[in-house]
Amino acid sequence: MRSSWADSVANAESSASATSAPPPTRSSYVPPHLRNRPPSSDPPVPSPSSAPIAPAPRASTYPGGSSGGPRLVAGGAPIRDTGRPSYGGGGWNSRTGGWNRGREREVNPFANEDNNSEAAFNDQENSGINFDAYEDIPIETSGDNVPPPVNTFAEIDLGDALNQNIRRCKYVKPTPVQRHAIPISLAGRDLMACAQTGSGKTAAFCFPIISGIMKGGHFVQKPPGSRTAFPLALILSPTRELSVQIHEEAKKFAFQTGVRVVVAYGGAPINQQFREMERGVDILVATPGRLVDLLERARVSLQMIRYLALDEADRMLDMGFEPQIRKIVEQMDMPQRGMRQTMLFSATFPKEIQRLASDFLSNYIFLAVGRVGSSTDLIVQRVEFVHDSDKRSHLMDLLHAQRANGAHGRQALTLVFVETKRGADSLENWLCMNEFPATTIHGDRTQQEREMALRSFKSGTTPILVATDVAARGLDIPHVAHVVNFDLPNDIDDYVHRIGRTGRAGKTGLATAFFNENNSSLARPLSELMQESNQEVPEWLSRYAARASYGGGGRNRRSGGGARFGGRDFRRDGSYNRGGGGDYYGGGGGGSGSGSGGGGGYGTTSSSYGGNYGGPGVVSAWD
Ligand SMILES: Nc1ncnc2c1ncn2[C@@H]1O[C@H](COP(=O)(O)OP(=O)(O)OP(=O)(O)O)[C@@H](O)[C@H]1O
Repeated sequence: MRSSWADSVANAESSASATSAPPPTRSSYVPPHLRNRPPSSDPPVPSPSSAPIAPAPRASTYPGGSSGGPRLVAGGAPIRDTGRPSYGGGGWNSRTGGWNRGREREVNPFANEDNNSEAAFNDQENSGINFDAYEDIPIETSGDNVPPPVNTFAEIDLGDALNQNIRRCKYVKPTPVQRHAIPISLAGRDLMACAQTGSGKTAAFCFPIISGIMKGGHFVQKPPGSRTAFPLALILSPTRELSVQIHEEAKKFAFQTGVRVVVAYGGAPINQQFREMERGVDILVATPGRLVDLLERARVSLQMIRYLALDEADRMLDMGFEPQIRKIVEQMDMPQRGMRQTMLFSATFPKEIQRLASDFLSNYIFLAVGRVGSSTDLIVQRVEFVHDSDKRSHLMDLLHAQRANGAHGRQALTLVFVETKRGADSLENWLCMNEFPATTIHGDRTQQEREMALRSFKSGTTPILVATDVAARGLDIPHVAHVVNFDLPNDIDDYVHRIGRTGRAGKTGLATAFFNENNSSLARPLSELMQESNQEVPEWLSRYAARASYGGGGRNRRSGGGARFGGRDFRRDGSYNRGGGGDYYGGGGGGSGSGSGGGGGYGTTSSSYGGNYGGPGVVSAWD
């Protein structure tokens, strides 16, 4: 009998902690700029006067950069030169090395793990763990010279400190997306990666960034008195809560590596974020709106960026965010593509967005774990026909049933998605009045309220969270057992992300959707998605779907032309090589288009994509 990944996590917990080395003490700490160098050959850290603020980034102008010779991956193996400078130098940071060197002590992010709330949930978790489901998942890679995947973390030398943190996180072996994406990124390649919700994409982009910074060479002091931060890596995400979460994860991965991670997002006091950045920042995690603000105030410069990661990349490049992202990536001082390493990750990647994204990438590798936009079959999906007027009582029935089944009277966490902010408030009130403790998260709440709501939900104090799409992407809340689509979204990709808040990291989950005539345009993609993930499709939904096939598709990618198992990497589509004339997004830009045929795409509609999120230039309420 094969044991699942998550089972092995649990089993290995004790052995990992038994075998793990004691945490490095301050006296044994070696900052990144001194690692892997014989002491005698250490170049002196340039003084501020000998290190002018970097001009437009070119290989030769990077401090410590070298343009020749084979580069080394983190493990020390020579890799093919990608044409990107091998920098060697670090950012203009307010320190000369690991950030423990100053007065500040690094807080142990593992010490704060909330054991109490963990214990409170133990009874109901880990039922039906099935991480082996990921083992058989089809994987597609395309692009030139794709580096081979690894099977274990031990095969990649990420560095002792990072390995120690991987053990502390109880990650026993890499997930499929990690197995493929980490070697690709360590080889210095740009990457567009699509993998199912809850499958470990965060670590897949964080590990290579942290490892690369640890081993990348020496840091250069920024000019005295300068208040501008010069991060080496930028991770952008669409929501404040997701940025906070990525920051928390990255801090764990970077603990005692000397790599400092800072977060900046809207709705939180900017002065505090200034202070954090003044202490030094290697990796900046940010929402686009706040980052633009920081750039305009010259508090951040992107001159030294070596790594750019876009989480939820398709969301970041649709029309709500695209102008801001273009501004950040193309119109400020960030090194151009090819001079930085760019990684795009999401569980969904419509072809139109792939095309747009290729503007940011250079000779990239496309990686799809499972079919692009598919949902994990760890999530049991149910669709029920419910008229709008019956939705509340139907929800009440579900919650009563769930309460009856709850372990020791504790209700499993339930996330209820609604369409509008007002609808969220009103449903929350109604639930509370009916003795179902609920809270809500949406764009009209203050950031403090949003964070409180999330904390209260995560801890189980308020086991029902009513949310708009602000909570649809990326949030990793371990004990969400049930996602209810009280109002279905218009777009199937949004549905995929919403239900992906359950059934994460190998655990099973349940997703219930209330469907009625208003959702007819979703019938076909929904029934196809359900079939793909081996779910039972109700007869009535198939009838709706059949009707929709005759009536034209709308924007949903599965509805445009029978492309259920169709194209993945848009470069494999014939249309990619046709020059892109008349393309809504202005033609697919560079990249290494290779191959042709296959495909069958999303039926590129010229006008509809992104319509859900407001017109160009609209600053999303998500940020
Ligand atoms: N190798 C691993 N071993 C065990 N657990 C892991 C591993 N990698 C990630 N995880 C855990 O899996 C969970 C999901 O990871 P993560 O949030 O990165 O998923 P994701 O793919 O980014 O999901 P989404 O598409 O919803 O953003 C997290 O709790 C994370 O700690």
